[in-house]
Amino acid sequence: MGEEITSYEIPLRLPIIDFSHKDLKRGTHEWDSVKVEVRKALEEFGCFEALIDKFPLELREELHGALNEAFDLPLETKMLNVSEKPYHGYLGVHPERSPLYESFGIDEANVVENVQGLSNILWPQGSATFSKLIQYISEQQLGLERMVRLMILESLGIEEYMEEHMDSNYYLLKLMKYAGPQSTEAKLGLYGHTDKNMMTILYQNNDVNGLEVRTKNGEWILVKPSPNTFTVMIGDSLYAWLNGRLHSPFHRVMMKGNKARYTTALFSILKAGYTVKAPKELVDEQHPLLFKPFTFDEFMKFLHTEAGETSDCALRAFCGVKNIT
Ligand SMILES: O=C(O)CCC(=O)C(=O)O
Ligand SMILES: [Fe+2]
Repeated sequence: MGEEITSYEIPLRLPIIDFSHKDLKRGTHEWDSVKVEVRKALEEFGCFEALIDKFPLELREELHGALNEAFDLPLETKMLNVSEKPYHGYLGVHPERSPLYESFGIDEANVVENVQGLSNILWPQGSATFSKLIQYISEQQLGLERMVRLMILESLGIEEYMEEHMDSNYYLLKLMKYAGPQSTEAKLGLYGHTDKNMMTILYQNNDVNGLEVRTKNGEWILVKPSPNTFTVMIGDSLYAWLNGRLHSPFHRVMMKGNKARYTTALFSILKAGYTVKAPKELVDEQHPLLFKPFTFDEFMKFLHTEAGETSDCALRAFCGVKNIT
């Protein structure tokens, strides 16, 4: 008797990890079990969905409205959001590279005044609602980023580096809009890339999906966040610092239909001059050093060279690494 084999397609989904326990405190049983899941998900996918406390629906709608209003402002007003650092201010659509995408940036978003600063630039009297909402969401994202970071370090037995990590990072908050392409065929919202920073916490503000993450096997997963999940993702800097222990996933945004998509992303980035060098605890015979020590600024400069722009994996090209499994 032959065994009956049913073949069915298993829709791939990112792991969902529950961060909503009231007593998710260091040293508790809950913390330790979430930590194990985090490590597993980040080794395999480099990202996961974190279920957080219920996000009140009114807040979500208000935030959606506030973002809508901000992106509807005249281009001259939006362009007042400037920064000395490249890519940290307003970025308008790029006709070839990203015709649907535009974003605002708030540098050092962990400083309350900086979040309020953007609303004062955009509206003559500022907008208390906008600042309150952006402030709220970025605080939630920041809290989660720090928790995940500590879990990662703890799970590798190197939590003593947490303070150094916190001292060497700053946070950039990006508010992003992807216009609906007015077509049923998927169009590129954001070109495929790996994040170059340490870690990214994404919040999709409305129910328009579009983020796709490529697995190690080359399959694309469409991320379908719920109103109460943040997407956590590892960037190349942390990947290098961890000597390749966790994965930094290739991802892109594809858009369909006519509804715009809004996301709010918190990027933790290394401060200028800080050297990314894997700690001695993560380098041994079985795990030889994968990347030469580098500063984030050097890496960013390389990204803007021809070799950096054309390479599939800029980090490997930058560090002269041929093949990593
Ligand atoms: O909007 C998203 O979901 C992804 C954005 C992204 O990948 C990025 O800004 O690096
Ligand atoms: Fe990204």
